Amino acid sequence: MPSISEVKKHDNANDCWVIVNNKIYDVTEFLPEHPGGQKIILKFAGKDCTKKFEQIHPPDTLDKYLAPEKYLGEVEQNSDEEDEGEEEEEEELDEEEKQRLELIERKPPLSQIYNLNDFEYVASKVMEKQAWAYYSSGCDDEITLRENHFAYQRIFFKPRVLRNVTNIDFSTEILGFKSSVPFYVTATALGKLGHPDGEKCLTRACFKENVIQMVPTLSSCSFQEIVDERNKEKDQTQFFQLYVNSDRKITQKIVENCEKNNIKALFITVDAPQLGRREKDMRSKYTLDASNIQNDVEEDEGIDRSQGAARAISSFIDTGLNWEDIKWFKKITKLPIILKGIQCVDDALLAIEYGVEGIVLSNHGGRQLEFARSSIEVLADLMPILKQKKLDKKIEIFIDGGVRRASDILKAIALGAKGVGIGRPFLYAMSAYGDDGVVKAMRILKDELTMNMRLLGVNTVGELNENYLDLLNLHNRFSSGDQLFQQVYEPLKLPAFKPK
Ligand SMILES: Cc1cc2c(cc1C)[n+](S(=O)(=O)[O-])c1c(=O)[nH]c(=O)nc-1n2C[C@H](O)[C@H](O)[C@H](O)COP(=O)(O)O
Repeated sequence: MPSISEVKKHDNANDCWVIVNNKIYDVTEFLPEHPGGQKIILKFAGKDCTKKFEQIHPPDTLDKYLAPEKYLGEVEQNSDEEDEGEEEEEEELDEEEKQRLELIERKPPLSQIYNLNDFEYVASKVMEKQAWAYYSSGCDDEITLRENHFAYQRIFFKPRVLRNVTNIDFSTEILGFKSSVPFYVTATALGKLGHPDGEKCLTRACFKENVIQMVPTLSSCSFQEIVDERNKEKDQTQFFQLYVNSDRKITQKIVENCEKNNIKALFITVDAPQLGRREKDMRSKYTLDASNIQNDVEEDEGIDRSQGAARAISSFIDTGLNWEDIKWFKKITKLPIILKGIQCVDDALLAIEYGVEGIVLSNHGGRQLEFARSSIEVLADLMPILKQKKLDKKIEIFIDGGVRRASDILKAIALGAKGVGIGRPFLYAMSAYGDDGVVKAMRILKDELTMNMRLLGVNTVGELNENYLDLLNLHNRFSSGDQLFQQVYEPLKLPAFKPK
């Protein structure tokens, strides 16, 4: 068993050992293949990188992807030396980091959190910079990111009164599976950036509140950890979000593993042949500056490693995915297939033609194509056409993006959505307050649903339809403003008066 001092000797690009969970690995040959670039590994060459590693990767990653002989055994236990890896992390505490740690101590109590935006605010103050950047970022100027939320504010209600609204029931079925609410926790990657338990925290809260969870391909926890976290006694419903791998054998194995683990539906993400340019994520220095790594590693040509966490973890995604692949999926699995990331009427009609069970109208939370329209707007276009073609009962339609209030959820249901996916709010609640935060976020939405339905004049979500909505203004988008342009724009000058 090598000692820490032995491990320390292997600290460069030509001879690189790291420690993860007390296990030593020789990653020298793996360096050039690491999707996240060599720098992030070389920062921990000869050291313990467990903390950083586990934020991004499921614990079984190295055992899964490295040849067995690269595992060099456990660290000799009685090594009296402390490993610097974590220590160095401590030393680097800059002013901002010190302030963040101090704010964690002064965090508002959960009892002071009244809505989902409160979670976002607290998370923005207490999360590590890189984590906040990754979760909050949208693509380019984040116009679509903001439009996702603004679009809901252009829809007003036409409430009905003098109806007995004593017994409110917002439960529903999603793809035939019971759900206490018409929303689900959508797939968002890298849960451990926000919380040490990552996606397992969401699993536990979903069980407590009987909310369906969509398990992401790019989770920090391993798939097995997440499905094993489900409540044993109750048949807790989980869906799986699939990024299709260029190597279809890998994808087929993942789908078979989903079936083996009682996953109830497959949400194939179709809006990300390449992940968007999320500049907050890129700027958060996911891949570290070369300056603090003394090594002769040349930056790899080709992939621009400075693309933040997103690009670093997604190089496997198949840019060649196309409609013909749907036939292949229908051959290899009996699971209901839902296409996540449909963004126009024509593709929704194609999805029905290809016989999928559902679609998610989504622009990936504004993280993919800038100027993609909000999903609520696409839904408003789509439903009248489906009804006219008598296709509205052929598939279940979900939407996600920018949902922050129960009123947003009710607008989507009234327009014909079967359910609504919510992403960032549950990440922020998890990052700031753990399990209790996520449960509280779900309960806030349930309280808001009860109030809004009562004031709308409906007892169940089944009663909702577009007659409760005023859509007049929905398509009158205003631009929420290009922040960068506004910051750099130099206003015109007016003629100067002659000096006195
Ligand atoms: C916030 C967030 C969203 C991600 C997400 C990661 C984060 C941090 N990631 S990403 O790394 O590729 O971008 C995924 C993902 O793994 N797969 C996916 O289908 N959607 C991904 N999405 C999109 C997500 O499923 C919803 O479409 C989006 O979050 C809905 O918008 P709100 O966050 O405003 O609710």
